[in-house]
Amino acid sequence: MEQTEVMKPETLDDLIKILHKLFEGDSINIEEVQNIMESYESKPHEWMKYAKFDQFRYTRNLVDEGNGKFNLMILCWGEGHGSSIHDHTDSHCFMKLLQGQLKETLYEWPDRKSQGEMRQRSQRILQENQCAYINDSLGLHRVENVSHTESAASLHLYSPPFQHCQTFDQRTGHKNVVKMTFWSKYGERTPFETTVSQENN
Ligand SMILES: N[C@@H](CS(=O)O)C(=O)O
Ligand SMILES: [Fe+2]
Repeated sequence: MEQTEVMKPETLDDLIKILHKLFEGDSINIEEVQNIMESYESKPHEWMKYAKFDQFRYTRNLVDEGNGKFNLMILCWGEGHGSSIHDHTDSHCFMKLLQGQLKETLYEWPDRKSQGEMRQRSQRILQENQCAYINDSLGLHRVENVSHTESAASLHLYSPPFQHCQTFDQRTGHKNVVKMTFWSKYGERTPFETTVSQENN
């Protein structure tokens, strides 16, 4: 507890340095990471250079590759943008609200036998500076910016990093593997890919 207090990050760079330390070893303390991400008070001028929005869907903007241990990225959600129901490829997923609010809906993994509507487990609104956590053993989720007037931005940490996930059809539970791409890396727009890939957003 004491430690969390001492390590309160004053800036985003500070937070990144602390995260590098926390992920140095082989094991991580989920609560500690969550607390530290939550204790960073979002200051838009510190992350604005990464926050690149698209008109049509949420964007994923890489901030730091965490020495190969994690990927840290800022997701930018325009009004009404949302993700499909998805898993997190056996990784830890931390998600901190930098601006606005996001609705997170948790779903149960579909039964191999059942073909129907996916079962919703819970729903909550994540507030500015709050940090949520999910992994595959806790279930699946969908994230949405339901606001018609405000955009939202969230800071996501995935460990280990991953490039694919599974998305699920809410009506049938049928799944698809999709590739996840970056809209920008280190503040620079990623060149367009020549192959069109199916994405999560
Ligand atoms: N896990 C999603 C974002 S979210 O909806 O949690 C992604 O990395 O694109
Ligand atoms: Fe997610």
